[in-house]
Order: sequence, then structure tokens, then C-alpha cells
Amino acid sequence: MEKAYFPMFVDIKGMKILVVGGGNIALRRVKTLLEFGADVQVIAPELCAGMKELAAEGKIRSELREYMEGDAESAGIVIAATDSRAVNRAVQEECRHRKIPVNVADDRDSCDFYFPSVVITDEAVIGINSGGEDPGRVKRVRSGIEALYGNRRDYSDDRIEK
Ligand SMILES: C[C@@]1(CC(=O)O)c2cc3[nH]c(cc4nc(cc5[nH]c(cc(n2)[C@H]1CCC(=O)O)[C@@](C)(CC(=O)O)[C@@H]5CCC(=O)O)C(CC(=O)O)=C4CCC(=O)O)c(CCC(=O)O)c3CC(=O)O
Ligand SMILES: NC(=O)C1=CN([C@@H]2O[C@H](COP(=O)(O)OP(=O)(O)OC[C@H]3O[C@@H](n4cnc5c(N)ncnc54)[C@H](O)[C@@H]3O)[C@@H](O)[C@H]2O)C=CC1
Repeated sequence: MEKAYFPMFVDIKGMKILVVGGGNIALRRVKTLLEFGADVQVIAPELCAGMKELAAEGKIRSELREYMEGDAESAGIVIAATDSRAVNRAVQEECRHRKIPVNVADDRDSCDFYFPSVVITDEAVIGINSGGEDPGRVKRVRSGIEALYGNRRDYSDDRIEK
């Protein structure tokens, strides 16, 4: 690994986390965030089926519209995961301005932090990251750890694994 990142374990219980975009990548991340008790708000004109379910179950708050400047106000952390580079970039700009940590799904160089793959057991939380080098490798390492310890964060319905 060329550049290792420091795994800082953060208490996000009750923290307002804004997710811009409601597709498969956003869903995968929201599912992980919910495991840690975050207060997730999703803004997107269209939600994928899994995200609609979470909204119907009251697990997330959602607004069916496009992102607007100002949406990041009062968010503790922001995830930009739309399929538009320009929109993701605009979200990043707002967060930089407000000094809110932002994760940008389509551009490793724009991320203040990387989104980890996680393994959760009763005894420990394991976060996996390759410094942005190879997300596919991160996924393989996660599967290897799961085989040893199991995982409460169930990735089995992730779209790529279908
Ligand atoms: C750098 C990082 C920044 C960030 O945090 O967003 C980032 C960036 C990018 N990923 C891309 C592609 C893929 N990412 C995955 C999977 C995961 N990606 C995740 C994290 C990260 N992804 C961050 C740090 C990762 C690291 O440390 O290396 C995981 C761990 C967490 C999660 O998403 O929940 C999750 C695995 C969960 C699990 O299963 O365990 C797959 C595989 C799949 O989806 O099955 C593919 C398909 C290709 C492949 O297989 O390699 C692209 C190109 C997008 C495009 O082409 O448009 C970019 C953009 C770029 O690199 O600039
Ligand atoms: N980091 C990672 O792990 C990976 C990242 N990606 C990147 O993630 C991004 C999203 O991918 P998917 O979820 O598969 O896309 P998708 O097409 O399933 O979903 C896109 C979502 O963005 C929303 N959106 C579009 N314009 C918007 C706006 N102006 N405001 C708010 N929401 C808006 C859409 O309504 C939709 O909910 C892509 O840019 C892709 O390159 C893709 C694979 C893996």
C-alpha cells in the first residue's frame, strides 16, 4: 500500500449525516451508517428500491429533490454519491467551505475520509481500507475476515454480489 490512512473510530450515534444521491452506492453506505445509529437524511430525485424500503420503514429521512447549496448546513458528515460528477463536486465544495468532513464516491482524491468496509461482531468492529488503492481488494479482505468471525453488517444483498 502506497499511502495508509489512520482508522479513526468515531461515535456517530444520533449524528445527522447527509447522503446526496439515492442509488446503489448510497444505499450500501447508508446501511453501514445505520448499523452505528446515525440519523441519516437522503436527498435525491429518485431512490433505488432498497432506499425506498428504508424510507418506508422510517429508518431514514428522505427528500425527493435535487441537491441545493445549503443542504449540508447542520450535517456532521456528508456523503456525495450521485451519478453526476458536477453535483458531487458541488457538494464537496460546500462541505469544504463549511469544514464538514465529506466523502465523494466517484473521486478518491476529493475525499476527506474514505468509506470503510466493516465487519461487526459482538466483540469488535473491524474497518478495512486500502488507502483508496483498490476497493475490490478491500472487499476480498472483508470476505476473508467474515469467514473467520461472521458479520452483523450483511453485505449479501449488495448489488455486485447478486
Ligand atoms: C477510495 C474510495 C473513496 C470512497 O470512500 O468513496 C472508493 C472509491 C471508488 N470505488 C470505485 C469502485 C468500486 N468500489 C467498490 C466497493 C467499495 N468501495 C468502497 C470504498 C471506497 N471506494 C473508498 C476507499 C476504498 C479503498 O480503501 O480502496 C467500499 C470499501 C465501501 C462502501 O462503498 O461501502 C466498498 C466495498 C464494500 C465491501 O463489499 O466490502 C467496488 C466493488 C463493488 O461495488 O462490488 C467498485 C467497482 C470496481 C472494483 O471492483 O474495484 C470507484 C470507481 C467508480 C467508477 O468507476 O465510477 C471509486 C472512485 C475512485 O477510485 O476515485
Ligand atoms: N466508491 C464506490 O464504492 C463506488 C462508486 N461509484 C460511483 O458512485 C456514484 C453513484 O453510483 P450508483 O449509486 O451506482 O448510481 P445510481 O445511478 O444508482 O444512483 C444515482 C443517484 O443519484 C441521484 N442524483 C442524480 N442527480 C442528483 C442531484 N442533482 N441531487 C441529488 N441526487 C441526485 C439519482 O436520483 C440517484 O438516486 C457514481 O458516480 C459511481 O461512479 C460506483 C461504484 C463504486
